[in-house]
Amino acid sequence: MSSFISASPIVQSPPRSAVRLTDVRKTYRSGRTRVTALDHISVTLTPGSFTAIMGPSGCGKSTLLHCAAGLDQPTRGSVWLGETEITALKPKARSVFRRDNVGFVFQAYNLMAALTVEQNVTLPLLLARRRTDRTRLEYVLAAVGLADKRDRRPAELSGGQQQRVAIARALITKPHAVFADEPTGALDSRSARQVLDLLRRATTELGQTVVMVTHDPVAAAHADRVLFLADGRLVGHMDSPTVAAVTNHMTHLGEW
Ligand SMILES: Nc1ncnc2c1ncn2[C@@H]1O[C@H](COP(=O)(O)OP(=O)(O)OP(=O)(O)O)[C@@H](O)[C@H]1O
Repeated sequence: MSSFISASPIVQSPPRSAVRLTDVRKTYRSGRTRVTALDHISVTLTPGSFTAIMGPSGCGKSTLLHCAAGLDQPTRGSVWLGETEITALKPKARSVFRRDNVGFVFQAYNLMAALTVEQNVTLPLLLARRRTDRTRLEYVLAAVGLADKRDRRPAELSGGQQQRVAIARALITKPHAVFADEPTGALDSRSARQVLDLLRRATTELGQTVVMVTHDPVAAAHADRVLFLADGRLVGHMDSPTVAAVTNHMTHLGEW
């Protein structure tokens, strides 16, 4: 895979925060009971940072990712992506904002089976009725190591290659932030490392902001910072994480 550096400039004059949550609370109704999935979540992620979110099963990681990305609306509190308060947008406007400004990478890749690699990568531009910047496309395809596979369909690719297509698709629009939910959950360790290196390089070489939910201390150790959640609350963070330090902290948090 080639370097991100040679092909595209770093984002200029970024806002002070890429993602900001202020006193976010999310409750779900489940029959007669109310589940508090998130409570008093306030966090600011700087542009170009790589943040992992960890915590025991059911602690609210996916809910936090979905609220931060505008896929779900908090019950209370505000979420900002760059200069836009997405919690103040009406559902339609939020969905358009998300389509044009947010990148997603899911465990299950979510590629369109009938489309080629290149068509999958440029799909967000098509949906946003934006012209494809060929330079950006070539550079993203080269960076994820798939320039020579641009005419293949997803079924003709390995899992790791499919996830790299999903990352290229997430980066093509130069989003405010890329949100990744267990992006390496279905991959072998070598493919997982390639995907994590890609996400890391998207931050260091492109200035992209990446937020990743993971259960895996090896994955989390690629981030600049790990946020630890328990029972819907932020209970700690770790800068410059190592596999051993994250494993140790998670063991103290309980089941995971
Ligand atoms: N749509 C929903 N309706 C009711 N409760 C929900 C809903 N979505 C999530 N929850 C509850 O909110 C809490 C947090 O769920 P969430 O999926 O965010 O946790 P998680 O940390 O991502 O879990 P896991 O690691 O197992 O994927 C859980 O108690 C869950 O049961």
